[in-house]
Amino acid sequence: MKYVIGVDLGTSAVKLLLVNRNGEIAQEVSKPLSLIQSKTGYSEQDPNLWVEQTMAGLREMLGNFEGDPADIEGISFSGQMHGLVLLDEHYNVLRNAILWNDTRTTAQCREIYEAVGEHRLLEITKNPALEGFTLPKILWVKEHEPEIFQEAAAFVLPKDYVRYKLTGKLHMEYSDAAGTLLLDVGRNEWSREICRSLDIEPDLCPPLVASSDEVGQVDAQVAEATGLSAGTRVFAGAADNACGAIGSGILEDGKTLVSTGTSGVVLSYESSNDKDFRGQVHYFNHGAPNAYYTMGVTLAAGYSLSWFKDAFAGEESFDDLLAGVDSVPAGSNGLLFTPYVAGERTPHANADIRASFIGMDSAHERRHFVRAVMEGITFSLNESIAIFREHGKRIEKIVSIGGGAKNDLWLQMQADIFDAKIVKFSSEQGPGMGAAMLAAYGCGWFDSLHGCADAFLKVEKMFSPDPENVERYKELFEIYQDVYGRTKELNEKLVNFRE
Ligand SMILES: Nc1ncnc2c1ncn2[C@@H]1O[C@H](COP(=O)(O)OP(=O)(O)O)[C@@H](O)[C@H]1O
Ligand SMILES: O=C(CO)[C@@H](O)[C@H](O)COP(=O)(O)O
Repeated sequence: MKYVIGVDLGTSAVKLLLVNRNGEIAQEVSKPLSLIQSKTGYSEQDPNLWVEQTMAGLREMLGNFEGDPADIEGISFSGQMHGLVLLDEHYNVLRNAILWNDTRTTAQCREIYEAVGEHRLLEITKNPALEGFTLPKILWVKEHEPEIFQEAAAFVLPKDYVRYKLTGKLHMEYSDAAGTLLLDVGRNEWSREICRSLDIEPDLCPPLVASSDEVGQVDAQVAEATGLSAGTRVFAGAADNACGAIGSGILEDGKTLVSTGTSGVVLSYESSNDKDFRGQVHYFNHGAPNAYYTMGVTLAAGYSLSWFKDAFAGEESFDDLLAGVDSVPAGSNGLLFTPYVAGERTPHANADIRASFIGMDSAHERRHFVRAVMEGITFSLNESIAIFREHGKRIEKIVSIGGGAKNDLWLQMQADIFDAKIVKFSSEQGPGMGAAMLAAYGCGWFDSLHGCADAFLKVEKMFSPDPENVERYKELFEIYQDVYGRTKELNEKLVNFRE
């Protein structure tokens, strides 16, 4: 039997899937990653930890693999988007990576608008300037750490660095490049105009490739250290949300996915890049050829639940934490939560907003708080769904992926809040599967990603909306939407008290 490996470099962990020619997952390995948060709004990781944990994951996988390593024909990558990895002329890492959920760059976003113009930025990149994107992070280092910036010879995104360490070849591919704010999406090339306006050396931008391009081979040292066969073919891969779309079969108009990872995402396929969402949602290149997607992002989706678990449930597993939640009725007995523990993106691009519990009552127990957190995250995702529906999209069926999709009660809650059918595939690991599919397609196992999706993706379960809960959640959603406006000013006053 032949195999491919999909590596998903997430924020909470790097997850590896060994997938056979029938699309069956032969092995799944996960190695945790932690965040470095030295100040409120800061979020960093050490790129070398990504490499160590990926290598450790590969070693574990190959240690348990009973076949011939040469039967693993290809490997590809999915990666958390936007994180800035700055490299010197020898491609050594210059500082910790500044991640997608780091919001220190509000001033740099303003600077981008002033230099490029809001309208022109939208024209070139299809996106507004948001703190999470890469360009503001480059400008922040340039301004605050000029001695480091002076040494910079290239920047890449998280999975590009890991791929470089496996192959010795440095590239970026279009789906992730779209999230930098430096890509001219219409022309599929780096924007010299944006570089010029902000005095960024265009040579910092690495060569661009397509997601299924073969960009190198596993080098001899990595093979020795992991047990992989030297010469295993390496394919570029895609941004985690683009990979999630491939791994969920979001490959044609009308298809939608929801992901509850560290971030939360509602993603919709687009066959062209000329629609006008006025920057309300992100608009990026897909990992599939000549395709795009739009998405709304909840900055702290799974992260809000993991924050709650870390703060109040110590070492308990997610399954234990969620165990009592089915005994709490929809609406958590009048307890509402807004998931803004790290700020928010869609629909409120606001780095300063923070979370609230509204309606705490002495009758509430921990299980009510847990359910309220899950509902609040899902209400936030529903705000993105509402934007898509307002723009005329019919959303009746949604594929749900990410860590949150491991929990059936949460999937039923999604069906009830979104008022749509929820599809659960046999694996919730859409991005890892998407990466494996890019390798399978790159290896020539299939003529198209569509063909690969037909062969690989298997529906395990469907969740239908419960009419009574749908009505209850509609009422609660209106109250939820009110909370942002009512807590915004209070949070602005609290900014100076945060460390
Ligand atoms: N068993 C579970 N039930 C519900 N939610 C879970 C479970 N395990 C993990 N999660 C949620 O999934 C999140 C991690 O999802 P994942 O897709 O792996 O994230 P990332 O790709 O960002 O690393 C956690 O923050 C947590 O909120
Ligand atoms: O910033 C975004 C998308 O714009 C995030 O979706 C990141 O790509 C991180 O993803 P996860 O770690 O939650 O998968």
